[in-house]
Formats: sequence, structure tokens, C-alpha cells
Amino acid sequence: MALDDVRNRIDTIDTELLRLLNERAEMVHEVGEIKKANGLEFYAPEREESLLTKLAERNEQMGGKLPEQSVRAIYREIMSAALALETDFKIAYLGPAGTWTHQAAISKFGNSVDYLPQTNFADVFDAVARGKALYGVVPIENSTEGAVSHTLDLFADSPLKICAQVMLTIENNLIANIERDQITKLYSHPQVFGQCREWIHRNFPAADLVEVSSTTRAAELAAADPHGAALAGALAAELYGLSIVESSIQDSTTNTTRFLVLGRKTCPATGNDRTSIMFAVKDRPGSLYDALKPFNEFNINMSKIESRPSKKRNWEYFFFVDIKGHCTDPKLVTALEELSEHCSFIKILGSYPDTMRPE
Ligand SMILES: O=C(O)C(=O)C[C@]1(C(=O)O)C=C[C@@H](O)C=C1
Repeated sequence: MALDDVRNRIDTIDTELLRLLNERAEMVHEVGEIKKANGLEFYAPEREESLLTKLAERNEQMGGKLPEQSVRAIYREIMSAALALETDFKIAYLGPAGTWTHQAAISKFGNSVDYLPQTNFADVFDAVARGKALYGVVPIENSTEGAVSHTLDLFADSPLKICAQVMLTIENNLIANIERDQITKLYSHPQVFGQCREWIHRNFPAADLVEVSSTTRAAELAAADPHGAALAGALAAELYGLSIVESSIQDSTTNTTRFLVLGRKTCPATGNDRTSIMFAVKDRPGSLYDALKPFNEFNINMSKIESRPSKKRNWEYFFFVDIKGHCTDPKLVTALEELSEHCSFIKILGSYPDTMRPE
């Protein structure tokens, strides 16, 4: 076929696709009206999960040319447009624009919704609690650096629930607008310095390390410093017109950060869920051991445990535990009841799809 003929064929397909997308948008609008009338959540992570899984399966069955990742990316944007049609959809995130949290939020909610950058973790929680944003996105743990303790601490006094998680592969780069041999100062977020510790030791052992509040701020400062460079993502480099001097400098090739989506309600069960809880145990010997025993008894997989000072009383700790399953599963209900007997405080932070696939 001649080039023009193929392009004409593509034009016809695109017109048909557009007609179908608008037909879908009509349906989505109807879903939105039903949700409004019934006070339901507009964002439905469980439905998105099952839809994306089904589409990936169908694509494979039909021997589709598109890789699964592309199908998911295309539908991410279709659903983003759907959410924007259903309501005034705002997402608060740890800003400024260009941070890894911003990228995680976009990878979950797409480009059609509005994003509200916040200056710190508390403001993200606050924006959602006060209804300035429908959802918030915060980092919770990194595969090499561990827990983000700021986020954990904020759950103690928050009414918010976790409704989804986002896994993002983190690629840090050395970015600057000067030559490599002119660099004497490195700007970045402390977590990123931690993720690139060995690389810094090998490449810039004498450089001054300046810790700042975000990788975007690091890029901004590096752009104005004749001897400075930043360790940050590609989006931050683009925002401040910096070049990537060296890409992918993190010590671990599988450097991944897990982010949480916070909202007012948790997510319904999908069959593959994770539940996050926090609790404080009574002050007596063996209480933590006793508290965790029901998980063993009921064969519930515990994937994570962290502890943080409660900040309410000296030497009292909050434990943050993630378990496999949904908080409405009968065996989880019983195990959590048993656990609560050993606790001076317990809170279910939420149940949500346990997708470990990086976006
Ligand atoms: O099915 C729904 O609940 C919708 O709101 C529609 C839709 C979609 O585009 O398919 C959009 C957003 C939701 O998060 C999930 C699915």
C-alpha cells in the first residue's frame, strides 16, 4: 500500500476511535451521575485494576501488536479523562512540580486531572482532610532507604484512609548546566543521597552535599549555582533546563518507591489486597509477640513492620504493619479483633489493591 493510502486508513480508524471514546465518555458521565446520587467515590481503584487486568488479558488473547505496558498507559489516560468528566478532580501531592511524588501521582491519575503541589507531607494530608483535594499522594517507603517516617507519623491523628498504592521505579540522574569537572556541590533530597551513596563516594568523594526539601528544589538551586549539580529525576531537569550529565546513578538497579493514595474512604475488596494497620501495644512483657500471634494462627502473611515513637508518651511506640488480604475478609476480621485485645490503640489505615508492578 502507498503511504497516502495507509494514512487514509489510519484517519478512518482514528475517527472511529474518537467516536467510540466519546460514546464511552457518555457512559462515564452516567456513572458519575449515579455515583453523585448515591454518595459513592468517583475514583474506583478496584474497578480500574480489574479493567486494566482484563484488557491486558484480552490483548494477549487477540495477539495484539501493542505491548501490555502501552495498553495500560493508553487506558490510564482514558480513565484520567473519565475522572475529569465525572467531577472537579484535584490531587494534592508533595511538590513542587517535577518531584517523584508528582510523577507517581501522574502515573496513577493521568494528565487530565488537576494537581495541587503542597510544600510538606502534613499539607498533603490537610488538603484532603479539608476537601481542597479529593485525594493525596505521599511516599511511604523506598526499596533501599526504607520507610518515610514523616508519612507514618501523620497517620496517628489523621482521619484519612489509604485507597491505593503506586510503585514507581526511581531513576536518579546527575543534572547540571556545567561540565562534570566543574561540579563541587551536589544538591538533593536526603532520601536520594541515600539511594546514590556509593555512586557519590566513587564519583564525587570531596563534593559538598546540600540537603534540600525536594529534588525539584535541588534542580532549581543547581541551575543558579556556577559549581552546583543536582541528583534528581528527568522531569526536574526538564523543568529547570538542566542537562543530564549521567543517567541512572542510583546504587540499586531496582530502586523502587512505594507511594500511597489517601482519600476519605478505603477501597472495596479485589481478591488481591493489602491492609495497613497501626497500633500501640499494652505496656507489659510479651505484648508485641501476643499481638502478632493471630496473624500466624490464621496464616495471614505480614509483609512489613515498622515502629515509630508515638510522640504522645515517652518510650511508647506505634507499630505499622501491612498484611495480605482485605479488612472485610472474615479471617482478617477475627485476627484483627484478637490483635486489638493486646493493644492500647489500633487503627485500620486502609485496604487496597496489592499491585506490586511498577507503573
Ligand atoms: O466505573 C467507574 O466507576 C468509573 O468511574 C469509570 C472509570 C472508567 O473510565 O472506566 C473511571 C474512573 C474510575 O476510577 C474507574 C473507572
